[in-house]
Amino acid sequence: MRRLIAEATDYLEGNISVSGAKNAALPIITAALLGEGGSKLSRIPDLKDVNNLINILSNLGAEVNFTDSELELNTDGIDKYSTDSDLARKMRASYYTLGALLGRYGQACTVLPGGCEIGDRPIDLHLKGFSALGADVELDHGLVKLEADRLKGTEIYLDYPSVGATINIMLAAVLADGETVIENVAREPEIIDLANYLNIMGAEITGAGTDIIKITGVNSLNGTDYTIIPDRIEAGTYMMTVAAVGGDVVIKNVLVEHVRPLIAKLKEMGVEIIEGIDQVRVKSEGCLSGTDIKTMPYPGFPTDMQAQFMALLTQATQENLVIETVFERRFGHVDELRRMGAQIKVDGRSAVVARTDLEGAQVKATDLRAGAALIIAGLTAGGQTEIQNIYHIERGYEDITDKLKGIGANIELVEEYNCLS
Ligand SMILES: CC(=O)N[C@H]1[C@@H](OP(=O)(O)OP(=O)(O)OC[C@H]2O[C@@H](n3ccc(=O)[nH]c3=O)[C@H](O)[C@@H]2O)O[C@H](CO)[C@@H](O)[C@@H]1O
Ligand SMILES: C=C(OP(=O)(O)O)C(=O)O
Repeated sequence: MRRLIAEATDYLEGNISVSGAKNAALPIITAALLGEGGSKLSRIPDLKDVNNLINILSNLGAEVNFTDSELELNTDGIDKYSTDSDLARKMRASYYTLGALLGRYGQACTVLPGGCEIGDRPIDLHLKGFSALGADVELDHGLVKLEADRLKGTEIYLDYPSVGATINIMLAAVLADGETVIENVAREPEIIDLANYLNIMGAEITGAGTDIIKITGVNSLNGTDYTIIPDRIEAGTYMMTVAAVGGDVVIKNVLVEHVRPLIAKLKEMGVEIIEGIDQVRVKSEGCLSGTDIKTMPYPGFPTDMQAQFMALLTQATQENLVIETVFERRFGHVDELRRMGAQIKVDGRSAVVARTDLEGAQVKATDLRAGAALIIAGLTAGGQTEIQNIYHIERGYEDITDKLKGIGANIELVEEYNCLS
């Protein structure tokens, strides 16, 4: 089995570069299905989720070529509208094929998705949107089947600003007849990135980044070249790593406005942040004041940074409060941090984190960001930490081991493991 071995690290320094955003790449790659001809997408990260999605699109009949962060797609050969279930179950974003295939071909079928096990993660708001646009929606033995002769623009209110539902409805509506107004939508930067790509393809979308998106359906879209935004969650993960371990590191390829909530919190803790045009410099001596966090939809503190921040809080003075409002079961990392000596009291969606000198242990990643939290903890803990189930981490972090080693982290990827040692 493959494992990560992290050991106590005194100081991090140098430069670390952020890759393209996982949560922008996945909807934009899927959106290419909507365009006639080819698209060339740049800054695409080499992640398990991205490669799975590319294989899903290839199985549908698309031509794909992915090398050196450049993905060339041609969707004119699409002749299937039902995704490979084994691949689709391995990730959350495979369900974006529903909106894109329904939008362009009037039919779509995929298995209920996988992804991080951080709650029930229903898709009722997605299905509400498809139905409102005129699609017949069928749930049959774990398969979602959609059909529509012609989608018709309408007004849709989202009970919760769901990122996935916002994206899926956008993908379905861009080729529908007439205008679609989606209210109470997600405002994440990845939504804006998708809207920008679709508009360059010929779509007519306004309001992305606000809580109301308006889409005027068009007859067709054309593939185009596009470079996706950098990954704000990856950037934040490295910022928190430097804050926890101590160091002086420049994190490159960062859109500072995308990590404002984290910058505010790190400054409250006494971390020095120097903002650049497309980078942030993080300086920390490792002695940190405490602060509390409450996760919220963008522009609030991101739920995808909660686990990593909890690991950071074990290094901060006093007891600090973490409230997770977005997902109902996103504390999988707590038990693993406790194996390292962390003092964390959980009550429902709240956790109180005390300052602790962590000790290395054998731990398991329970989900993508929990795995990142264990890396941060392992680099601050005394002794050696062995992190298992690292496939979770590889869903969302490109080359994380080499990138962290490049700034002085004591971390190794162990391909083989002798269970007797
Ligand atoms: C591939 C991708 O982009 N994943 C991100 C996306 O996940 P995802 O799109 O799944 O997250 P959502 O924003 O949809 O989920 C937020 C909340 O809405 C609820 N909900 C969602 C859909 C629905 O139909 N009904 C419903 O009740 C969920 O249970 C959850 O409690 O946004 C999350 C919140 O920023 C991030 O943590 C994920 O990294
Ligand atoms: C929850 C996450 O991803 P996904 O929605 O793909 O499971 C994440 O990126 O933190």
